[in-house]
Amino acid sequence: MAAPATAPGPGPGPATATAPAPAPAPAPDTASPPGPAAGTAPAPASEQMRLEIPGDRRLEAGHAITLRAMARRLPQLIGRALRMAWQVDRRAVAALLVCQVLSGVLEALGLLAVTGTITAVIASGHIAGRLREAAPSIALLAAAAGVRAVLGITIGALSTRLAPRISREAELRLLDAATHAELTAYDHPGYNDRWDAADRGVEVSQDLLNQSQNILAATASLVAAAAVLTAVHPLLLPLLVLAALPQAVAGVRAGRLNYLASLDTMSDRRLLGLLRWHLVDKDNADQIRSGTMADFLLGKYRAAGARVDAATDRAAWRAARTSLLGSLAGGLASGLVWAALIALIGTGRISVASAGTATFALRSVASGLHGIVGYGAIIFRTGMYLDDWSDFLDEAGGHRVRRGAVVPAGPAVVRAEHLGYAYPDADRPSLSDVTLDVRKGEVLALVGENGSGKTTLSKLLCALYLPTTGAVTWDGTDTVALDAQAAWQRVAVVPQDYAQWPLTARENITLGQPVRGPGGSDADDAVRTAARASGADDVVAALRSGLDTLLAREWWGGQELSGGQWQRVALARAFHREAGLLVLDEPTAALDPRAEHRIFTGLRALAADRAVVLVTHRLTNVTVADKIAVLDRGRLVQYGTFTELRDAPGLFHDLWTLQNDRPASRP
Ligand SMILES: Nc1ncnc2c1ncn2[C@@H]1O[C@H](COP(=O)(O)OP(=O)(O)OP(=O)(O)O)[C@@H](O)[C@H]1O
Repeated sequence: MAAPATAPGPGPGPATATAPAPAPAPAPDTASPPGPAAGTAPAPASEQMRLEIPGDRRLEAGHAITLRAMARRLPQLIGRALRMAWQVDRRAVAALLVCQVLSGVLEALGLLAVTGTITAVIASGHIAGRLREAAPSIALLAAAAGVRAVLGITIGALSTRLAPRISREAELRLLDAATHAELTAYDHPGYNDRWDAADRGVEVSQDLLNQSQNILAATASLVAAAAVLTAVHPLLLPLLVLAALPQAVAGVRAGRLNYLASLDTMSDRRLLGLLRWHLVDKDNADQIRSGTMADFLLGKYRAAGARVDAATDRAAWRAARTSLLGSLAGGLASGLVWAALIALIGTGRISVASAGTATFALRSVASGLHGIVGYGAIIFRTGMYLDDWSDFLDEAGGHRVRRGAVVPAGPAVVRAEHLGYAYPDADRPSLSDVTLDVRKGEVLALVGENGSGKTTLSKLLCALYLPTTGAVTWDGTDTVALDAQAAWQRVAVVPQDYAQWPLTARENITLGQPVRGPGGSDADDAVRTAARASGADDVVAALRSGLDTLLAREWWGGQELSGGQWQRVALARAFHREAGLLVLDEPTAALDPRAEHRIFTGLRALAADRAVVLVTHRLTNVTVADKIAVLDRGRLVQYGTFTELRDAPGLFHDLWTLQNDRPASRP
């Protein structure tokens, strides 16, 4: 799920509303797990890049990669792969399994045919007669090999069909979980990181089936060859298993070393992803140039890259040493097996023909064992990514929007009663004991210094957040009891950072939900009316295809708007919505004086059939408000009309005085 370089990241954005979502870190290969890990790298003292997932358990899991743990986990992972595949295409999975079993049976038959062939070929008599005798076995060998090849191709085709579907299904489940979680989920520590990790789980989900497939194939071939080997002589199989063990242990150890190294470098790899994002993001491009920051950021990138390379090199070297030792021990052990085989022939316990069969079977068993261990280590790591994916589904499931079933009308009275709100894990509440209301036909202005809680309060009033203490009611009904989707259909919000959707101008205003125009007229009439109220009509008129113009220059040649033009479109979007509650958070920050004047002179008319909440620092604009609520560090310190507050001593008066205290212009 890679994001376009200039678009926000695909997952939930970072905790603050103003920062851009980071791009996904570089896509992992199957040997390198994603995301940061708690405790894997010491957090820089300055906190400037504290990239860790609270409660991350992957380091522990990395240390737990042992042969036994793998043996326990493999069946679960194969089962999971088959279940995921089963959900997307049952018939393909059934066919895949049948092909796999058939392939194993044919391998066994082929091996048995070797005995018949060798027996016939080394028997005494004329060569033609010996060949005639060997013909059925040779035919069986050839047929088994041919059919296995066809089965192999079928298995490949079925896997190719299933893999992308599995990954699509995994992705859809992730998106469904993320988009149906409460907004507050994003504020939980680690939620966004876990989304990143889960996203990479989706990327590898399509590998799971192939990897299971390889293990099943190796297992089928091993079982077939082991059965044949045991039939030749019961001593051979245990000997071979013993011989394969050193290499198996070394393989798992090497895998663990690589995995732990990739955990160690997670923090730096995440940093690389973030830096890459900031280096190429269009929104930062001018500031990188004007601030001559490129070398500084590239220096950071190089340093982090060098740390990753050094850690990876160290691990690769240690893993190579472990594998070398394993191979040496494995070589010695194989020598023992071959010695045993020769001894069995020498003592007449097995025939030469059986020894021939055993030779083939030994190779099959050995490669089967190596296949299981090798692919096992890979699928084990894939399983860890998938755990991240399913953990996120569980976590987001825990935040799933589960409110009441009351379907509200556009509210006539929105009321906060002793309202309190604390962000998850925050040291202190952002709002405490706030009581106020706003009614249809009224404009309520929220005023206060930065961080005083205005935006948070507006999100509670429109039921995006639920209170932690007290209540917000719509016409007397607690927002907790409202059907969330139905409630949100009744609100229109222009946030400080409004979305610039890469859609047409019309879709940017209707949000894909056209409504009838005034007097039941055409849907475009409603769009034009909203555009007129916000000043977006001038913007649309200048676009080459009017409402049909795509508003994204970098996409398929669309057109780009200026900041203020985008804000007009965002306002039109809110005015177009048939909402009972309109929330405007700094709605004119990017507008020129003429456009701003138009909004505020039109606001009263807009408020006629809506309750309007206006958040602003420009105190001249709050003269349009019927009531002003002044917040200070989350508390409601003043509540009244403009003239009351302006003339009374207090925070509003102080802010008003400061805003009007500008040095006189030079004569
Ligand atoms: N997502 C969040 N997670 C944790 N704390 C948050 C979050 N958003 C805001 N806060 C905190 O809540 C408090 C109120 O923030 P809020 O954005 O509501 O203030 P504001 O009055 O709208 O500020 P401004 O005028 O700067 O827009 C601040 O102390 C802020 O640090």
